[in-house]
Amino acid sequence: MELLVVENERLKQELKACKTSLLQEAPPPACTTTDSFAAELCSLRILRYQSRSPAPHLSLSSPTLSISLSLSSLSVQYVTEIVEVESTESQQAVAEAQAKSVALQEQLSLQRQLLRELETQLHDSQRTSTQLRAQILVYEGEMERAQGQLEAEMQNLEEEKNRVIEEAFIRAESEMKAVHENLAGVRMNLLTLQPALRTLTCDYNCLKRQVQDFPFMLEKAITEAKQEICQVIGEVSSANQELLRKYKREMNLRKKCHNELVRIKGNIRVFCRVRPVCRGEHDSAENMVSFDPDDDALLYLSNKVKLMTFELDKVFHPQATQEEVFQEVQSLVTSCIDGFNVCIFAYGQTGSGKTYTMEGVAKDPGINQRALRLLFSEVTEKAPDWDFKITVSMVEIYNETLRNLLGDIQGEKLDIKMNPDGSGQLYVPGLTEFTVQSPEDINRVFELGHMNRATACTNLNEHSSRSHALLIITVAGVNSSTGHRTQGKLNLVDLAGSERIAKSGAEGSRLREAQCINKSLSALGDVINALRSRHSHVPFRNSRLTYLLSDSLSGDSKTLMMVQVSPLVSNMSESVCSLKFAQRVRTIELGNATRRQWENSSTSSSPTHDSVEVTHTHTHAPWRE
Ligand SMILES: Nc1ncnc2c1ncn2[C@@H]1O[C@H](COP(=O)(O)OP(=O)(O)OP(=O)(O)O)[C@@H](O)[C@H]1O
Repeated sequence: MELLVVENERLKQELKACKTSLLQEAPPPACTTTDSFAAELCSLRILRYQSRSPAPHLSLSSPTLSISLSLSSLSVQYVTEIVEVESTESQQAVAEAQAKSVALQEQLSLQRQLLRELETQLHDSQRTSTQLRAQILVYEGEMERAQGQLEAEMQNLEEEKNRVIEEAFIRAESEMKAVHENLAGVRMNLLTLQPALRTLTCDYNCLKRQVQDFPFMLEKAITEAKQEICQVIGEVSSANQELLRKYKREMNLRKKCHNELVRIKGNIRVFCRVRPVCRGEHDSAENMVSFDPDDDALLYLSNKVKLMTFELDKVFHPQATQEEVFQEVQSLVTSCIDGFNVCIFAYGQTGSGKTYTMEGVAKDPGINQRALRLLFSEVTEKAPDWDFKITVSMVEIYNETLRNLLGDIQGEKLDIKMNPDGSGQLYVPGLTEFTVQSPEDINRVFELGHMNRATACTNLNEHSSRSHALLIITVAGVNSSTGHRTQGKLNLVDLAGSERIAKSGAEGSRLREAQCINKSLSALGDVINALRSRHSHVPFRNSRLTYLLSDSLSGDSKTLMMVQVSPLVSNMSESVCSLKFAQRVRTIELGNATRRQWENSSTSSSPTHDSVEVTHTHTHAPWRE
């Protein structure tokens, strides 16, 4: 590219140097003076600058001179001829050159601006480069640090690896040792097992032979066994026949023996219960009553002078619970489901615990509630094979008068009559029979009975001491498949107090009460006596109590007398009296086994069977003496 540079500083300097050397070294042309030559030189203007030629050179011109300068070796060619200065072409060329120069100047200014921008950019780039270099230094620092850490980490890992390898090696060594030891043990075992293996192999072969032979042996054995079994079955069946025959004979014998036993022993049991000393009782009971540790049928009573021994069927000590007492009587209770008539009497002086044993207290009920609940649960269990109906009546006998306790009319008096149906059975017209269908009914019965008894008298405690309370439970059942019927009756009787009021000189109503109580208790003793002695006549009619219970005291019926005893010394004589009564009941000598009239009375309609009428006044009970 060819570029005309006019104002270039370097060129200016070179030109200045050229002019100076031209002035000093070149001789002015002949036609001019030194001064005008100098002036001529000063007016020289750069015409052209060639920078790309092999030797850069400068073309200068003035009106009179045309100079070409080689910039490396300055050589001057003198213009020897004066050229036409202001020719049209030159002026035109000058004009063109000036126009060109203007264009170039503009271009130059543009280039300069460009240059400035480029310089600015260069500055920016240099600044950026400086920043980048600083950043590179930071990065290099960080890289060095990271590399340091990496190296340390690698060092650690290397150490860890070595440690783990070492540990693994040690472990492997010890395991290897153990394996070696095991191996040695196994080798030893192997050595000892070899003979065993030989024996086993031998056994195996032997067994194998046996197994092969087994089916034949089995078949043979089965055939033999079959023959033997057939033979044994034959023998057993004939033995069975014989046994069955013997069993039937034994059963008949047993039944006969049982009947004989019942006939001899009677169905009357006597228990005794000694109540504890109650809170607030200051009387000393020490050593008055004692028990035999080896025989629960013995009871000892001692006063200052003598020791009395009583033998009964069972004695309950003061700590005996209601449950324990009930355990002993529950078989009697349930026997009425099988059609037996049962009587349980509580006998004893006032305050000896009769009501406690029969009724109990709310938290700990006595025989009455427990019996009814047991019967209810037993008959419920027997359903649907059996259809049972349990009915309950409650009566009291006060001054020989029978009162309905479950009726709507309070204190309603009842009478005992012969059933007009001709069955010979007694019945009580108007007696309320409450059918128990749920356990709740049981509670209702007792509540109602208790309420009626309490409202009919002014002092329940006194009243209950002087009247007999009877709970009569009838259990009637029908077997749904056979149609077989049973009917049993359970009479639970809380007797009036047995103390001898008459002896203490009671008068008026108290005397009458005492007479009535003595009469009925005496009649009860007489009936029991007659029953056990197999008397031909049993005096049921001598009291309301015995008359009402006649069907439950006769036949196969069972009777339990629970004699209650107070442990207090002050009650000693009454306790002795009660126990003597109990023992007498138990040890009545058996008379001739004659057929009892009442046995007929229950099946006959004749009212004359029980013919003894009460004709004398009972101020005292000789039977109890
Ligand atoms: N086994 C016993 N355990 C705890 N307390 C008893 C026991 N027997 C009786 N008692 C208590 O003794 C007291 C008298 O008992 P209970 O009323 O039953 O005598 P009772 O012979 O029925 O008298 P009554 O002839 O006047 O009716 C009552 O307070 C009763 O709670």
